[in-house]
Amino acid sequence: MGVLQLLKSQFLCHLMICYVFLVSGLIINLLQLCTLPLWLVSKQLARRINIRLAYCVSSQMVAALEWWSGTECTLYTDPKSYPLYGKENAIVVLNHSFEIDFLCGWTFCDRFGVLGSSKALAKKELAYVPIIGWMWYFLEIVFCKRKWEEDRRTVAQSLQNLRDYPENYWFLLYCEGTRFTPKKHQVSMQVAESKGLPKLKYHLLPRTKGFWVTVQNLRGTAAAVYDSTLNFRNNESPTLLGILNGKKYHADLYVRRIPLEMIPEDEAECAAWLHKLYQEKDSFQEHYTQTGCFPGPTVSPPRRPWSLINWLFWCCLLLYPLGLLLAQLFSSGSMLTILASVALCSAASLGVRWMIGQTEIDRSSNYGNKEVPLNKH
Ligand SMILES: CC/C=C\C/C=C\C/C=C\C/C=C\C/C=C\C/C=C\CCC(=O)SCCNC(=O)CCNC(=O)[C@H](O)C(C)(C)COP(=O)(O)OP(=O)(O)OC[C@H]1O[C@@H](n2cnc3c(N)ncnc32)[C@H](O)[C@@H]1OP(=O)(O)O
Ligand SMILES: CCCCCCCCCCCCCCCCCC(=O)OC[C@@H](O)COP(=O)(O)O
Repeated sequence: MGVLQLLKSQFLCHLMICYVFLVSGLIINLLQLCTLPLWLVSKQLARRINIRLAYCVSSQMVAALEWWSGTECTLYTDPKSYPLYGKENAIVVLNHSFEIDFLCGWTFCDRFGVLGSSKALAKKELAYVPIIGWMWYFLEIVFCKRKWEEDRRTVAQSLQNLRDYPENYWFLLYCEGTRFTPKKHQVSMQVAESKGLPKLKYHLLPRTKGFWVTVQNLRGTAAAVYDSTLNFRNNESPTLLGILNGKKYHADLYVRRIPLEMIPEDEAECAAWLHKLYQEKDSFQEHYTQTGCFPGPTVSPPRRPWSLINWLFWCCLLLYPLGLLLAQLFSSGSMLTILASVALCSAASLGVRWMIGQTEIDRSSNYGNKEVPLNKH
């Protein structure tokens, strides 16, 4: 193990990274709060400011992936579609099987210049995660309770609000609705069987209502659906803790651009279209398992320096005063102050550990775990 790699695995380094993320994130949340009165005067200006503020937070995680861990990302896509990426609004359909799939998504967003503005249909629980969840509120991320009766109206309304968004965005949909586990796969394949649908080997059965409502409400605003299938080389299952430890992964993303006009308007036809799409995605994953790559030409869109520059800026701004504070603390010799500071640091690192826990599949929700009575279908 080289010196740099040894350094990256040190707990002290992780503490400093988390400290910078936590303090800068809370400062950004506070600044976002200050933009509230501006919404009343100029909604579009408030949105543009929030896009840039959000970039300061999410790009830190992108920098950790790209520059700290050195993870590489290869894009498999049609060269004719490539120039359009980042130049139009799009709905992204991505498989939900990895703990850092959202982060790989963010990396591609950054490389095509839409990181600050990008959105998702996210479960409501994520809105309460400090920093990221609070930041999403100002970005107009669409939250759902995963209870269709309650979601149908609120989700449609939130999507309508995005129709006059001032900058290009990608709207991410994990149609499976939850992360892949063997148990959830088994349950969802029972549902597939009861609906007479072919079984999927690598995906859970997609939930179709969120996709339909998104396509319908963004018609005329989004130009295309980007069907995206992600996998990692060497059968790896990357984690956020792995990234913090500086572990390098290699992500492969296969993207097909499908013009929105090609998607049926009728709900049942749209659902059938999505099921067919997932059958195709399953065959791409099978191809990847057999050959170690996706079909078609590849390109590696270069990482941009902005995420690193932003990260270094926050490190300089926040680590210097921390150093001064620590020096003062120890020179004061007050045991009580030292103990209080240690307690505060421990609480903060537990908080960050809890946030990282939100990404861990072992702590995944029970959604999609329950056996569905077969006669329901
Ligand atoms: C060039 C580069 C291109 C791309 C780069 C890639 C990516 C970058 C893009 C953007 C990045 C931007 C941001 C990313 C950042 C962060 C993202 C982070 C978080 C988001 C993650 C989440 O929170 S995922 C969870 C929330 N989202 C969803 O759930 C979406 C999918 N769900 C739906 O659409 C649902 O329909 C619903 C949520 C709208 C409603 O849920 P409900 O449970 O009420 O669903 P349904 O009505 O659908 O359920 C009943 C129907 O489902 C059938 N059923 C029952 N059991 C199952 C089962 N186990 N599996 C499947 N289906 C089941 C049941 O039979 C009913 O069927 P019907 O026929 O009656 O519909
Ligand atoms: C600079 C680097 C700093 C790193 C340290 C700080 C880490 C803070 C991490 C906060 C991450 C919180 C955002 C998580 C987004 C996770 C998206 C996701 O994968 O959600 C799961 C849902 O889709 C489905 O949930 P389940 O039903 O599977 O349950």
